[in-house]
Amino acid sequence: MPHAARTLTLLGSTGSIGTQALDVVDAHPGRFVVEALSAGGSDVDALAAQAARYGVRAVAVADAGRADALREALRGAMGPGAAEVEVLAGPQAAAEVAGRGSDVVLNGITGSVGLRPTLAALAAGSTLALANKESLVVGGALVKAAAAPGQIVPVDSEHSAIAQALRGGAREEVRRIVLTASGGPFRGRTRDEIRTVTADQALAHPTWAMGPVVTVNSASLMNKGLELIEAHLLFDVPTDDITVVVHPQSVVHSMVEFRDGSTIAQASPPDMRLPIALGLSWPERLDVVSPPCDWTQAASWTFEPLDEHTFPAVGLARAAAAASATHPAVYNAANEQGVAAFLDGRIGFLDIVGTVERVLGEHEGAAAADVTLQDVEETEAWARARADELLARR
Ligand SMILES: NC(=O)C1=CN([C@@H]2O[C@H](COP(=O)(O)OP(=O)(O)OC[C@H]3O[C@@H](n4cnc5c(N)ncnc54)[C@H](OP(=O)(O)O)[C@@H]3O)[C@@H](O)[C@H]2O)C=CC1
Ligand SMILES: CC(=O)[C@@H](O)[C@H](O)COP(=O)(O)O
Ligand SMILES: [Mn+2]
Repeated sequence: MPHAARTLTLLGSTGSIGTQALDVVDAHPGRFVVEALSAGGSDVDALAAQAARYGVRAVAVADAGRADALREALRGAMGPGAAEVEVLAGPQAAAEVAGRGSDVVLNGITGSVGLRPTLAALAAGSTLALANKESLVVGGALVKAAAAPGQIVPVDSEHSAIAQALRGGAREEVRRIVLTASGGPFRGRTRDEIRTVTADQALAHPTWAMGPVVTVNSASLMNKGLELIEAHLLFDVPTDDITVVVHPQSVVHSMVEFRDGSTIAQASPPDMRLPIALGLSWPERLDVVSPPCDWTQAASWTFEPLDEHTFPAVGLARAAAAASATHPAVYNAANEQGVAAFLDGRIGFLDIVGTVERVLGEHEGAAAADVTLQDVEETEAWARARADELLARR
């Protein structure tokens, strides 16, 4: 029986997740209708070309100053048809477009600026295919409270793996989540050896091609810290029952250990099109978009403990999750400032996590377990300002 096409809104459509989502759409003609796109505004020509190709009804850019350039690019790409495309612009444009709803809203924005779009998609009743882990980490209980059961479908590869391993099983049977980490480009090095690494070295991920922020986060293991909190929130598993293990091949994307000692792992070559496709079609699987493991070839999968001394970011995430409802927002905000400063060449690599640790240490934390959007945004503003002060002294 033919499937009804699902309508999609793609946030961050020009980025790594966004363009791979469009690859998935292309590979499945008739399965998806792209209704709306959103991006920051750094490449309006690419955004306009996407809008023309998929015949969308709305396009949003965060940078209001790029709205006219986007309209012009749309005219160039579509001719008179451009008049039919609504252009939304400004810091709230992504949330506005997400709030109009689609069957599925994919949040592929980078950073906690994705929080309002996440909340808007949930309020609209759309299924939220979530790549933007930062919005869940900083929003915490606020995002969980806004989501109906099953409304958030993880796209992050580890969390997609866990969701697949948990499918059909009872939560009481889960004893442990095993979150795999590639270890990044500096795996096996000492703290002294990574003190002077460059941005280019940090951006050379051994197994994944991704946007710059998540790539640097992988190198510092801040990505795994964010993912630990993400897993805790998505699957209601205490952080003490989440183990991070380094698996340099990035083929086993994570595992669930059950009470009887059985462990279920999800394996596939590192290619985000698989978890993206599953995020868009959940709970159904689509035909293969990315090649599976080739079992005719010899292969080795290795696992090793994380060097917590060289990479303290995961331990800091555990402490942040335990400290208060607003500590995770501080963890992320200070990191975002640190990554920007590192990529600008203003600080050293170790200063990123060092600054996160200092700002966390100065944060008192919310007294209540549940926080409001205003609490989160005020906490983030404080953490960013404090991180910037500390980073300026490095
Ligand atoms: N890439 C990957 O393989 C994976 C990514 N993720 C997560 O997915 C998210 C996206 O990552 P990735 O695709 O790599 O990042 P990219 O940097 O490649 O892309 C980010 C996208 O978000 C857009 N954007 C930035 N700011 C805004 C805004 N305010 N409103 C709307 N759009 C905005 C960018 O547009 P512009 O360039 O114009 O600013 C761009 O389209 C992150 O949270 C990341 O951690 C998770 C797992 C894997
Ligand atoms: C592909 C994906 O999900 C990334 O978040 C990935 O996890 C990065 O790799 P590591 O953080 O394990 O190095
Ligand atoms: Mn991941």
